Amino acid sequence: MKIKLKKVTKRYNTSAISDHIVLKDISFSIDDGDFVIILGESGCGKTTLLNLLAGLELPTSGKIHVDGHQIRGIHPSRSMLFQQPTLIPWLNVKENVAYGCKLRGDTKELDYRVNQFLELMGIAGFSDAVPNQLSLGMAQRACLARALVGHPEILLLDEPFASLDTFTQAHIQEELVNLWLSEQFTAVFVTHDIDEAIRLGNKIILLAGEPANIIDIFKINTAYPRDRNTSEFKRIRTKILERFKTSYIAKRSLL
Ligand SMILES: Nc1ncnc2c1ncn2[C@@H]1O[C@H](COP(=O)(O)OP(=O)(O)OP(=O)(O)O)[C@@H](O)[C@H]1O
Repeated sequence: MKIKLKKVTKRYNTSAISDHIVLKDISFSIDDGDFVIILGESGCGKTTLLNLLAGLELPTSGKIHVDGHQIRGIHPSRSMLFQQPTLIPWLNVKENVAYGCKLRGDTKELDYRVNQFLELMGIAGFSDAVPNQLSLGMAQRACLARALVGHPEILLLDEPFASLDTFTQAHIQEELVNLWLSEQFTAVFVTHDIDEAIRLGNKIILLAGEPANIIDIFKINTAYPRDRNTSEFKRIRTKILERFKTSYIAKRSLL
């Protein structure tokens, strides 16, 4: 699915006398099957942008189209994974994973699909466990299974691995890339971690400024898995850091 943003601005009415413009005139496009990273410092507006793509919020001005259709709200073709696991505490893992599909009446071979994704995420042995019996990593794997079981065409991920330990993070990042390669959905992944961005994305969108705008887009074509100790990885990291530094200096000189 092709996503196109045209001059998207998001403004919040924070007080009677002033508005807070978070994003201003953002334009870019995402191709079908892209793994796009939205990279920027904390508070720059990444989640706001993802919420607009999900249809959880609407732009103040500008338009977002998915395959030519303007986003006017949420849609099952777009699934979202949040920073913290969001499982329903009184349902077991299997029931949690099936929940959204059941609500929508998407029940064809649902048991089979649920088991398939639990297997893929390595938590099939915990299908009858309830969320408080799971580690954080297992709970986030269950959420990923739930996000994918309806075969969405677009998966939106809001810093989903930020609270996981380094080892679990590395495993689950690799699993996500493998799922993306096999399931062929379009991914939009928000992070402030440059290494995570380079490890996962084929396109990295750098967001900076107040209000935020795109300062650069990097395309990465190197094969997966990507080793952070290679010279190519380090070269991309340096270029991204330099780009953020230039933007920061330019912003300060305007103050
Ligand atoms: N509903 C809202 N009403 C008012 N201001 C908001 C609202 N949602 C977000 N903001 C503001 O928009 C700005 C960007 O927030 P956002 O959560 O999008 O940033 P972020 O880059 O995702 O941050 P983080 O990496 O810390 O999650 C912040 O200043 C935040 O306070």
